[in-house]
Parts: sequence; C-alpha cells; structure tokens
Amino acid sequence: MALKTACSRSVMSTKRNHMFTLWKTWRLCSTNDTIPTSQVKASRKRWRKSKKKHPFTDHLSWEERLADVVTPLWRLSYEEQLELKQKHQERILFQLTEHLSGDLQSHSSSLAVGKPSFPVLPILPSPKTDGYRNKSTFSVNRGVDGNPKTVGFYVGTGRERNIVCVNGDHLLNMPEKHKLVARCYQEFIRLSPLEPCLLFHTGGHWREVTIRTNAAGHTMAIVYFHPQALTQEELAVHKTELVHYFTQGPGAVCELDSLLFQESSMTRCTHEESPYQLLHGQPHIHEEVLGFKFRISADAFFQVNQPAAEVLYGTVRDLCVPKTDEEGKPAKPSGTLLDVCCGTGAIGITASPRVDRIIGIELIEQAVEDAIHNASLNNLLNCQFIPGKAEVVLPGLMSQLNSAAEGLTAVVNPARAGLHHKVVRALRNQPAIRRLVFVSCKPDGEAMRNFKEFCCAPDPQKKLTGEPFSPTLAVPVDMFPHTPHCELVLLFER
Ligand SMILES: C[S@@+](CC[C@H](N)C(=O)[O-])C[C@H]1O[C@@H](n2cnc3c(N)ncnc32)[C@H](O)[C@@H]1O
Repeated sequence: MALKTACSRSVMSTKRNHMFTLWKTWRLCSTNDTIPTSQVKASRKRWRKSKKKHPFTDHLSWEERLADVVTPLWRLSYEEQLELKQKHQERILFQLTEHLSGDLQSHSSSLAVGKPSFPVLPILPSPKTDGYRNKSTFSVNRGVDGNPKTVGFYVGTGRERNIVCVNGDHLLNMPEKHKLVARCYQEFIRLSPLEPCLLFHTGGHWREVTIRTNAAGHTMAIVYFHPQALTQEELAVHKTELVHYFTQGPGAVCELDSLLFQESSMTRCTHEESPYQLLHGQPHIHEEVLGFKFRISADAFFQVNQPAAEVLYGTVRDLCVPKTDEEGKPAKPSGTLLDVCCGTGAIGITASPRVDRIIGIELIEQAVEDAIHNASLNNLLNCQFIPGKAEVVLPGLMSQLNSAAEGLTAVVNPARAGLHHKVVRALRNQPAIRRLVFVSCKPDGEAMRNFKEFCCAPDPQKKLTGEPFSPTLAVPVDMFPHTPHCELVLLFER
C-alpha cells in the first residue's frame, strides 16, 4: 500500500507535524532568496534544536523513516515538490550569476531581486510520478527484527553503527516488479546455507541485488556475491541453486528475462575487473526512447526514469541542435555534435538525425560497446563512439577535428564528479564550439566548478585561454519525483 495512504497526514501526530513544518520551512527558506538571512538562520536554528530534542527517529515508523531517507519529499503534493525544486535550481543558478558578475565586474539589474541573469524555464515535470524507477539496488543487512538476511534499504549510517535494513515495499518511486524480485531474493538467501556479507572484513557471501526493468515489462536481476574462500566448484553449486530458485522454484513468479551474477570483493567492480556472469536468459535489457532503441548492459548507465528521459533528451536535443533555422524554416542536418560522457549513446543517437556527425566518448567499455551496437540497431551511419577517459581522448581529438569548417557543438553529461579540468580546457580552447549544453544531476556540486571554468575570464595559468562562455538558458527537468533531485540542462554560448 502506498505510504501516503498508509500514513495519511490526518493521522500524523501533532509533534510530527510540527517537526515537518519546521523542516519544510527550513527547506523553503534555504531556497527562497526573498526571505531575509536572519529569518533563515533563525528557522535553521529552531529546526536543529527541535531535531536534537526529539530526533525524527523517536516517533516515526520504520517505513516513514526509510521514506524520509529515500524519498524525502513524499509528504508533499507533486506541485509542491516541483515548486521546491524550481526554487532550489534558481538559487543555484543565482549563485553562479553572482560569481560571474563578480568575475566580470558587470552587475545586472536582475541581480538585485536574486534572480539568475538568464532565463530559467519552469521545471518540466516527470510524465510518471510513482513507480517510475527502471533500476533499483537493494542492500542486504540486519532488519528491524534483527534478521541479517534482510533485503531492502538502509536507515542509519555505518559511521554511527546504527544501520537497519528496511524493506522498500512502500516507497513511492519503486515499481511492483522490483519489490517482487527483492522479496524473492530475500526468501532465497534465507533458504541458502551461506551467510550474507554485511561487512567486507567479517566474511559472508550474499550481497545486494540490482533489478532493471524496461517499458516492455522485461526484467534483469544482477546478484552481487563475495566469493571469500569458496572454490569455483563450491560456488557453482550456489549459482545453480540461485538459477533453479528463479527459473523453476518460487522465484519463477518474477519471470526474469536475465539473471546475472558478479563475484566482487570490492564495493563496486566494473565488468573488466570482475565479469558479469550470465546465469540465465538474455545478456542485455533493451529500452526505447524517442523512437530509438537502446541495448543496455549490466555495467552501463541509463536514466532511471524512461518517460522523463524522453523529456530530458528531447530538451537536450533542441538546445544542442535547434529544429528550425534562424528564419523559422526546418534546419538541414549539419555540423558535428560531441557527446562527452555518452554512456550507451542516448543523447547523441536521439540528436543524430539533426547533424552530420556524432562523436561520443565514454569510459565504461560495456557502455561504449552498447553505444556502437545502438547506432547500428537504429541504422545510423553518422555515429562514432570512442572508448576511454574524456580527459585523455578529447585533447587529441580536438586537434584532429577540422572544426572551423564544420560547426561543432558539445554536450556534456558527466557523473557527479564533474568534468576533469583537461576536458573543460579542451572544450573551452576550441574556438569552433559556440554552443555547449551541460546536463547535470548535481549542479551545486562539482559541476558548479566546471560552470565557473567555462565562464571565467581567460586565465593563462589554468590554460583557459579560449573566449569565455556565458550561460544563456536553463531548463530543469524532473527525473526523480519524491526526491529533492532533478536534472538541470544548462545552455552556454559565446
Ligand atoms: C550521468 S551518466 C550519462 C550517460 C549518458 N549521457 C546518458 O544520458 O545515458 C555519466 C557517464 O559518464 C561516464 N564517465 C564517467 N567518467 C568519465 C570520464 N572520465 N570519461 C568519459 N566518461 C566518463 C560514466 O561511465 C557514465 O556513463
């Protein structure tokens, strides 16, 4: 049952309501520039004091605590969530404007009211708000009842040694199929004689399970396992039991299309470090976005909300390569689009009919193989994908491109760590790039450093000698309802 129904606002205790109102005010205050700083500080102080006195954990159910960790906006209506995110994005972008205005010594009148100096369009909502995730990773740890073979999500932290694993059946962003596979995996590991791996140095084997689904209803499960000192023969027995459970036993109800297995003695291993072993079914899952087909490998990134990914990629495509020319006539395909951190090629491939050439660069080998496969799956002859670190590939590529003649646009969509400074330098110092689209799920993190590097005055010490870019348009796209996150699409021009 959805949590909103299970714990309706009317039955929430007064104390909890008070706590939540304080929290909400604090969040709103911290994203609303019209409220004076003193009030913001006072509200934060009240909230912290109140939290200390009555920790949230005192009076909330485990389900509510988990929902507060994974989907902290679950108590708000979707409209309220969008409003909050819009304000948060505007605040981040205002900070960028403030920084740049200091750098360039040009205070625009719009700064006075705390608005960014360029348009920020209203946030584009997710077409699907509940059960939208196509990928979830469930952990294994001690449950509320102390059972160490519990599959769910963590409440608490390792540092405070108070981790409890809570089943995620009530989470609003979780599809039914993911819940079903997680329940079955829990049943399977409880039947298994092997122990779970709770802490790497204390032994145990069964680790988390990742579930991927697609719009067509196909399901892939990836089980992570610590081999410890098991021989391959011993391991084979447990793999056979796993396959049997999910194909002929009670787990057959999940109708898995793929079952993969990774032996890993590290928190996260790539396919090259420890190959994903196909135990049953298909090695890949497929997804369709904006009429293009995508093959996705176990190791490859793909946006977790497929209907919202259509909104995101449609927006990115229009900003990279406008559909019409300056006279409003349909534009002819032209130029080259560099897709930096391209994953399975989603951005480049969806934009490919509008350009002469796509060049994608991606670190993860399985993802590059997917991108190359996806170009041929969609009968595209104008896409090239290069494996490697962008900071290694791009500088050399720039000198090879006869860019002045062909028109060069760049789209970058890095992970949270942002772009390496060599990538920023290569793009900024390439004069043919007049338009650059930055897609970020955390614009107030490392991406902000990149924004500043793209826009600062020329700095020979940092080898940022090219003409600076300016942000000219921002479009927030909500990919993650019930969470505070969203994607920001930011257009830079020069
Ligand atoms: C947020 S994902 C975006 C993927 C793709 N643009 C999409 O929309 O599906 C970031 C991608 O950057 C890749 N990546 C991370 N560091 C990289 C690097 N140094 N060079 C190239 N790609 C990198 C990751 O493997 C991941 O596929």
